[in-house]
Amino acid sequence: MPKTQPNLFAFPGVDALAPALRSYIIQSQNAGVSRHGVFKVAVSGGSLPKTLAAALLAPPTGPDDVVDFSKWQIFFADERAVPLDHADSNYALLKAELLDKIPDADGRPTVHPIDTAHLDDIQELADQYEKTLVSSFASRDSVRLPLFDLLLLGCGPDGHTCSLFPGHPLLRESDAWVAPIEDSPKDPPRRITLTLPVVTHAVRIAFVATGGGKKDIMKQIFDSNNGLPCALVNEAAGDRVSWFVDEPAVEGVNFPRRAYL
Ligand SMILES: O=C1O[C@H](COP(=O)(O)O)[C@@H](O)[C@H](O)[C@H]1O
Repeated sequence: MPKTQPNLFAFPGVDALAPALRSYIIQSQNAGVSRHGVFKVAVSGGSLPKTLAAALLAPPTGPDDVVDFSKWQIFFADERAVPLDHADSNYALLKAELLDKIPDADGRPTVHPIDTAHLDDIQELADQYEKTLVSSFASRDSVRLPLFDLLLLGCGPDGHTCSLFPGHPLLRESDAWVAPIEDSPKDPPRRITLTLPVVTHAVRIAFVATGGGKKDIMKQIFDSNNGLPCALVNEAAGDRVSWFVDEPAVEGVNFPRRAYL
């Protein structure tokens, strides 16, 4: 069977990107709720939460344009081994940008942060977060991998996603669902992350990349077999992957854009 290609949706700027991302997330939400009554989504940190807020906090444009946060179970695609109110915490970032601003009428999501009792032992921190997934997705004996309805991911300027970094041995992890990393090349060095098999198993995977600072790495990601973590997700998940980017991020990228309909 021929390999499928990721979808590349490019917009003039975040103002145009945000409504399309919103519509894509709502479709994923509705599909998840139809499948199992809830929407299981994992989110990244970095620049993503701000764009997510622009998409999800906008007023609805009609009866089908409803974000029902009461059905959301939010997990973290990666997290830094810091307290939940630390400036480096992905949870703190999501809380400040999005969670604290959700209007009461949109419902409250169930949020699954890391257990900060284990910050001194990141293997334990990762194991405990894996147990959180196990209790939400059924036991490891019954499912080989957790099936997220949607992953909302960022792409670092080096091609990393989650806390999966280029050339790092963690890219070969094939057993754990959640793994610790102690030597992240980007600060802070101690983190936990979903592993590549979990990422590529998701029903849908959306990357959001904006700004001219991403254009060089975007050329590499869409150019060749280079083993960059974002490229590995593209290769393994094909058309289950959608990229929401602005034009500056894909200037010079030689890959067909799709219109978002
Ligand atoms: O360290 C991280 O960086 C990536 C990318 O961040 P961005 O600011 O370039 O969008 C992010 O996706 C990840 O969650 C975070 O821990």
